[in-house]
Amino acid sequence: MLEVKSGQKKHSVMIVDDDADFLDKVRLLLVSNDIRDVLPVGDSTTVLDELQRGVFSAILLDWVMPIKSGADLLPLIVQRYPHIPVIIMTAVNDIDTVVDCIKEGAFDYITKPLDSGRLLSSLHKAFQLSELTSQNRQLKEYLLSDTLAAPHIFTDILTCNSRMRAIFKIIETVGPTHHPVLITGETGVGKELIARAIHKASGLTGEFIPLNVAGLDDLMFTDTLFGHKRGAFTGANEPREGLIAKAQGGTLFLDEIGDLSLESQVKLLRLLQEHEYYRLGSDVLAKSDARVVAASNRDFAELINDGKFRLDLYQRLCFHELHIPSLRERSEDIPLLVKHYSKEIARTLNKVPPKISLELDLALREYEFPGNIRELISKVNKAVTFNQSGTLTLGDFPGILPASSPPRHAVRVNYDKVFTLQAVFEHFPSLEDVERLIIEEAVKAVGGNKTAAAELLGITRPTLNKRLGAG
Ligand SMILES: Nc1ncnc2c1ncn2[C@@H]1O[C@H](COP(=O)(O)OP(=O)(O)OP(=O)(O)O)[C@@H](O)[C@H]1O
Repeated sequence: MLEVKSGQKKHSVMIVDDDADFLDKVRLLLVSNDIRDVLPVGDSTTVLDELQRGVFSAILLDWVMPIKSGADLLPLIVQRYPHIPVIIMTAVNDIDTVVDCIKEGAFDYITKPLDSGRLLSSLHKAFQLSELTSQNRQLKEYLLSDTLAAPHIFTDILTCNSRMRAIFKIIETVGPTHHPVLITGETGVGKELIARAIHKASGLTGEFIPLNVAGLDDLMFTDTLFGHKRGAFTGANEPREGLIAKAQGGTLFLDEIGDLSLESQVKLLRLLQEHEYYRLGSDVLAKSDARVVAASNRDFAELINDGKFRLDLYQRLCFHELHIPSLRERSEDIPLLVKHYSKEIARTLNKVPPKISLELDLALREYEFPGNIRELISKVNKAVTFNQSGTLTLGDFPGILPASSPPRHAVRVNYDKVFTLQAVFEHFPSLEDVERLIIEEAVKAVGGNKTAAAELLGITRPTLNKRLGAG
C-alpha cells in the first residue's frame, strides 16, 4: 500500500549565526519548545558542507555575517535545496532587505531581537511546508516510477498493459480512502477482480461482500441488502441479516449497478449519504460503515439522460471512477492470459499444458473478444478440453480467423541481430547474460508481478524466484 510519511515527524533545524551567545539562546528556545534536533553553526563557510551531511526541515539564517553572509548563502541554498524553507534573521529592518530576501527565495524574514512567539510560529509554518513538499516528492516519485508499493494485491490480475498498471497505482492511492468507487468497463474485463483489489488495498479488516443487483426487484434488493425482521412480510418466518450487515468493516461490492431500479436507487442513496438503513419491517435505524464499490458495463451518461439512473446517486458512487479497458485495447495481454488459462485448465483436466502455435497466437491477438477475458477463458477451456495433439492451433478455436498480417518470425538470425545484441550488452552476450536481461525485462513489463512475469516467460514462479535469486 502506498504510504506517504507524514504527521508526527521529528524536525531538525540548522541555525546559522556568527554570534555564539545568540546561537545558544535560540537553540535553548527551540529545545525547550520540543524542537530537539538543532544544529548551531557559527562558521557560515561550513553551511553547505553541513547541508550535504544532514537532513533539515528548516534553516534560520543570519543575514549579516563576515566572509559568507546570508545574502551570499541564500541563493545557493535555494538553488541546491529548494525544499528546505529558509527563515532570514536580521537586525536590519528595512524594506529593501526584506524584498531582497523574499526575491531570493527566503520563506520568511524575522527581525532581531527575536520575538520567540513569532519565531516559533514561523518555524511551524516552515515545517508544514517542508512536510508537504516531502509528501509531494514521495507521491511524484511513486506515480512516475514503474513500481507498485504492494504488488501482491494484484497477483490475480495478469497484465503487461500500461493503462492497467496506471489503474493499479490509482487503486493503491485511493484504496485506503474508503470512499465509494465506481468501476466501469465492458462485460468480462475484470471489474470484480479490480473491486477485490480495492478491498485488499483498503486495509479494511471486514469481508468483501459481492451482490449482483441485476434482475432484483425493489423488494428483493431491499431484503437482500438490508435484511428483514421476522414477520416483515408474508413468508418472512425467520429474521434475515442483510448483506450490508455482513459487509460491516469491509466492502460491499454492488455489481451491475446500472440495472438497479429507481426505487432501489433512492434507498442506496440514503445509505451512501447517511450510512444508515432500516431492515424490512423494523423501525430501528441501523448503522453501516461498509465501503461501497460498484461496477457496471452501462453508459451512465445515457442512463442519466434517459431518466433511468439518478444523477445524485451517480455523483455519490463515482467519488473515484475507474474505467477498465477492454481486452482488444490491451491485446498484449492476450498471450499472457491464454498461456495462464491453458495451463490452469490443463491442470484441472490432468493434462500436460499445451503449446500454442504461432499462427494461433497471432490470430488471437487480432480477435476482438467482445466478451473480453470471460470469453477468452471459455474459448481456451473448450480448446484445451478437446485438444489431443498437445499444441493448440486455429482449429481448436472455431470462429477465429487467421491473422491478417503474415507471421512475424520472432527472430531472424543474421548479423544485424548480432550488432543489436552487442549494442545492448557492449559485448557478445553469454546465455546467462541474455537470460538475466529477459527476466529483468519480463519483471519490468508486468510491474514486478512475479506470477505474471513467470507466465510471460513460460516458467513456473518457483523457477523464476530461483533464477532471480541467482541473478
Ligand atoms: N487480468 C486478468 N487476469 C486474469 N484473469 C482475469 C483478468 N481479468 C479478468 N479475469 C478473469 O475473467 C473473468 C471475468 O472477470 P470479472 O468477473 O472480474 O469481470 P467483470 O468485468 O466483473 O464481468 P461482468 O461485467 O460480466 O460482471 C473472471 O474469471 C476473472 O477471474
